[in-house]
Amino acid sequence: MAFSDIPLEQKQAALHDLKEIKALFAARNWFPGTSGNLSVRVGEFSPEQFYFAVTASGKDKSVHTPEDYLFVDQDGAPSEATGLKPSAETLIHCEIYRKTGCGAIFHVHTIDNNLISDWYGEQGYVPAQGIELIKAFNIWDEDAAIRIPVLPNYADIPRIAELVPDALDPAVPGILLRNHGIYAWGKNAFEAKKHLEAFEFIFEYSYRRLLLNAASTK
Ligand SMILES: CSCCC(=O)C(=O)COP(=O)(O)O
Ligand SMILES: [Zn+2]
Repeated sequence: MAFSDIPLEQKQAALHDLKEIKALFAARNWFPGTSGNLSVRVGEFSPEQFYFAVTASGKDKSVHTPEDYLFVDQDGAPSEATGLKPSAETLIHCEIYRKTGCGAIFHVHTIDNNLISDWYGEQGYVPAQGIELIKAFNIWDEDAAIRIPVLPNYADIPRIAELVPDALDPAVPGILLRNHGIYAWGKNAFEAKKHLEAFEFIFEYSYRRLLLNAASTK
């Protein structure tokens, strides 16, 4: 399917979702210092060919402008003529789409996801067990345990992107970059938002749990 074959309404719906999510997350201070990026996929998916709308690089994500988003293909190349530059981290989105076929990916930097990804960075995953919000990932086992992958935060994004496919756990719709932030995804924007919120709850819980454990051993 060529990009021009994708119905205009689908493209407009993706941009509408991005605008709403961007405003909501900005209100939570989830885009400090122009950090973070968002994308929503459009059209049919095959691992060889897909398209998505992504935030333009380096923008203040707390304001709306006509130059906030552009469409790119499976390699992160713009699908239409534009002067906008896709997010510097677009290749990570490409790898997550290619591997999962998901419909939306949201990336935010928060204090909690930075601290927790650094604390557990050496072992390569953040453990989480018995936290109710794990059910947001459609994991309903009692006392369920998950591992949220943590990748090194190389300056060279293609070097990170090539690690993504092997790091992903099909049951866990998120991946951390150490001392950087989280990518969370879902079949659509609603689900990606739900997953991101659940991850952030788990990180804040884990951080506070570590503090309580440390306090109790004093
Ligand atoms: C200013 S934070 C460093 C870049 C980053 O990690 C990020 O999420 C934003 O980059 P983008 O190119 O998507 O604006
Ligand atoms: Zn980032």
